[in-house]
Amino acid sequence: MTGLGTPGSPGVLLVLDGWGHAPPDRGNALALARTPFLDSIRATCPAGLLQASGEAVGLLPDTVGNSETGHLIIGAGRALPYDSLLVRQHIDSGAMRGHPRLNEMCAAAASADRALHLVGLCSDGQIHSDLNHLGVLLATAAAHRVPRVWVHAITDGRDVADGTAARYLAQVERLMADAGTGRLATVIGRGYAMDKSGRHDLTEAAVLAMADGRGLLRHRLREAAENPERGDEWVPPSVLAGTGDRPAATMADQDAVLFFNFRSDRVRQLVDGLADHLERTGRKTWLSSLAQYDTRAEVEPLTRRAGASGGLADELERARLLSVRIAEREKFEHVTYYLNGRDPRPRATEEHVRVVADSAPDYRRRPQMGLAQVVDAVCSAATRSDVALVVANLANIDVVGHTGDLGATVRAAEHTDAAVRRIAAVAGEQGRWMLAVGDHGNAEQMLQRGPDGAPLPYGGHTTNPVPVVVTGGAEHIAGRAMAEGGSLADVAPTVLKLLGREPGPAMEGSPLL
Ligand SMILES: O=C(O)[C@H](O)COP(=O)(O)O
Ligand SMILES: [Mn+2]
Ligand SMILES: [Mn+2]
Repeated sequence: MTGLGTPGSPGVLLVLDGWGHAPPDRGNALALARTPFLDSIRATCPAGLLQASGEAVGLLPDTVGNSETGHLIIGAGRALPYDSLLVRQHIDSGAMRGHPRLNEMCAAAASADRALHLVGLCSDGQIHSDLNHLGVLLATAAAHRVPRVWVHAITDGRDVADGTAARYLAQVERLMADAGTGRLATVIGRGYAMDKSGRHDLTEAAVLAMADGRGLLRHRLREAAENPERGDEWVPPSVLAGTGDRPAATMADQDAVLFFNFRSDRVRQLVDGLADHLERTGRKTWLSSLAQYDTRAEVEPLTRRAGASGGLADELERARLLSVRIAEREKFEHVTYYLNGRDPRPRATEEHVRVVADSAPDYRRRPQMGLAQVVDAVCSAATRSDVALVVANLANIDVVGHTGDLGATVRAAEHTDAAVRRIAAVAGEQGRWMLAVGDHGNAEQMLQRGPDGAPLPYGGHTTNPVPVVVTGGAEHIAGRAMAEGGSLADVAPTVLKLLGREPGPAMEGSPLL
């Protein structure tokens, strides 16, 4: 390895996705799991807890962390204002309602007697969207007297407890009543409308419902809102009936379509699919989004994202230190694109390994996912002398946690424990330090109180802090206690210090050791 200051040594950065910390409890899968290795290193090596939610990581107060923010902040070494926070600031300052593009869109729809379609996830999960944003958009449309405002509601059940879709749709109806405009046009589960795995058949079903009114025709909202067999996530693409058996709405030439998710990753396949379909069928529409998306289609954002340069990837590149990034398909973008500050530029100082384990996974039955392949890739990169830093995401705890299945998540945590043990052993043999950290909480809290106070299974994220632990490393560092009160913004400065380098000038976090 070249370019090292002293003292420092090569290392391994492991992100244990969804590894949060909370007191033992019957819904805490991580406390219920047998994780002897993680328990022992947390007890004997420098270890602590980091803030991974809310203001500490650039989110709104008391907002759960998520994988995008988590990896962005781990990479940036500072708390970047996340897209949801920027949207909220634009709303609070009045800039959103005065936004020229939004106003132009509404004014054009009003003067040409065209419809405005508002498309997005209807919940208050705060990961992909916030229903209050929809309220502001409805009010703006009402102020412009847009003649027809249609809401295409995507049901959640993943970032919020399952079985709550009907309640959120009732909230949408209240928002429309308060604004004095808007009607529901379609109701579609996020499994269809927000697929990001390349299942274009799912996206297509959502697109046909939204654009053409082709789907399960429903005369009552209640029929569309409930899906006891497969849950809110998989509400089939449903089209609400207008007069007779015709769909209430379709997307027509010159209509405006505004997507109100603020997070791009799970809406981009839909946006591109819808844009292609509308173009293919000769409909010119105005496409716009609340925040900036990574789409092929040209979609004008009402809010631009914060710059994130000067993070770990830039510092490694500047020092000509090679890193290998390894993750399963589900988290591959997180250890590459997001960790690099959403900068897609290929770098000569990086190699990427994308593990594809299973094309049709049932995570409850395969909680080990492709972990064995991830571990093999990590261990093989860790034995290379040209590699300064191996970065890997172990996805199991989060991905299995999202199923809401406590038993499966316990097993996912046990597989993760064994994986970290193997990686730490190889890292140790190779003279590498290993830093393991969660990116946000999830599996440590798998029950949530429902409206009647009874606990419901919950597969979403949490506001809990995340563990961090360092094994190995230069003698003077390894023996030290970890600083308290840190956040994910301290991870990159710590990694650089362990590598024998200073934090980057743009970083605001501090080394934890
Ligand atoms: O998109 C998802 O899978 C969840 O809504 C959030 O999970 P993530 O932030 O871990 O991707
Ligand atoms: Mn995550
Ligand atoms: Mn997650």
